This record gives sequence, structure tokens and C-alpha cells, in this order.
Amino acid sequence: MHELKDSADVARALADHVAAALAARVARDGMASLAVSGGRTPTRFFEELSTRDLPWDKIAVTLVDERWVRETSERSNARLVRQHLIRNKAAAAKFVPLANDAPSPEAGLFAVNEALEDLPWPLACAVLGMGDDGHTASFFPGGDHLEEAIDPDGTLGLIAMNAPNAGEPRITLTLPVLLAADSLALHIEGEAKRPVLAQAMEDGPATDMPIRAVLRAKRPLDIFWCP
Ligand SMILES: O=C(O)[C@H](O)[C@@H](O)[C@H](O)[C@H](O)COP(=O)(O)O
Repeated sequence: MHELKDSADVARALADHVAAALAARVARDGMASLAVSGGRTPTRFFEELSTRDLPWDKIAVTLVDERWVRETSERSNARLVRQHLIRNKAAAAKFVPLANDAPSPEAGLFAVNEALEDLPWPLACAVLGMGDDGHTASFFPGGDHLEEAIDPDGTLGLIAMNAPNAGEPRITLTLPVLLAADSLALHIEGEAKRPVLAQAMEDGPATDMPIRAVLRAKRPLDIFWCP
């Protein structure tokens, strides 16, 4: 658990952490991939990371999950990443979005899977967020494919998700793909999320608070938090 003073400090510490994971993997394999979350929290971290000195031309960036909307929508995570991360030095990175023009994530899944095939797997780093309901990625309570998505032994890498509180249909990397990353981080900000995390650390079904599937996995997780 990395407890920082404020959002700017979290952005710097998390950018250091992610940059180290990417640099180590490029040094080993000549290329690396990063999956980031959308939502409100990551903007500052994206901007900080975009200025880091990394071999960005050898780095592919994708999303942990996406809302099935056009990139012109304010709700598009791809739009957020292009605006705040794929710029400055990171403009040289290859960005692979998780959505396309298909009418639904179910219809678009095959093409997204194909686009993801070229990435260097496993991920060098995945950065997760967490919602007030205990969701992470698009692992939403009540999601129609939640159990498959959070099965650590599942064989799918990418899955469509429809859930009552998700806003719109979603597409998401699955738990085994996230857990296979060299480095896994959880980025949460604000007092309101502290009790949510505490509750998630208690006993109870992972389907009620899907972040539990990540917290209970037998692998290191770096949590970055500020009030
Ligand atoms: O597309 C999304 O909604 C995200 O990837 C999602 O999993 C997010 O990380 C959490 O909902 C936290 O969102 P906030 O940062 O907005 O609180």
C-alpha cells in the first residue's frame, strides 16, 4: 500500500512504478505492453507518465476495459487515453483500443481480439481502478458474464459485460490476463474509496465486490492511494 499526500504525488509515484515495469520488460524482450483503466481518476497519472523517458516506440498501450461508445463520446476511455497519455514522449507508443464500430461488444469482440493478438503478452503492467460499488475493470456486481470474467482459471482473455450499474455495455480484459501481468497496480483516490477497499478486504462473495477477485489472488498488488 503506497499512501501518498495528494493526487500529484500519486501520479508521480505510479508513473515511476509503471515506467520501471515497462523499462524492465523492454530490456528483457525488446518490447512491452501496458493496460490502463479509464474513469475519472487516471488523468493526472496519464499526463505524468506521458512525459517519462521510455522507449515508447517499443511499447503498446491498451485498456483494461472500455465502455461500448464511439470515441467521440465523453464516456470513451480510448478518448481519455489518446488525450492524456498518447502525447508528449508517449506519442510514439502504439495504442490499441478495445472498441470498434460494431453495434455491441458481443459483435465487436472478435475484431478486438484480433487487434490484441499482436501485443507482447503477458502485459508488463496493468493499472486498475475501483468503483464505489467494489467493481474493477468491468467486473461489475450483477454483470451477465461476471463469473467467467473473474474465474482465475478461465480461458477467455476478453469478454463482453452488461450490468445494471455499468452505464453502457462494456468489454473487459479478464482476471487471468490481468493477473498474468509482470506488475499489477490499483489506483484509488479520495476518502470515499477507503472504506470500500476495507470492506472488500473482508470475507464475502467476490461477486458482491468483484475487486475481491484481485485482492484474493496469490500475487503481489501495489495499491496507490491518496485522500
Ligand atoms: O471504464 C471504467 O469505468 C473503468 O475502467 C473502471 O473500472 C474505473 O476504473 C472505476 O470505475 C473507477 O472509476 P473512477 O476513477 O471514475 O472512480
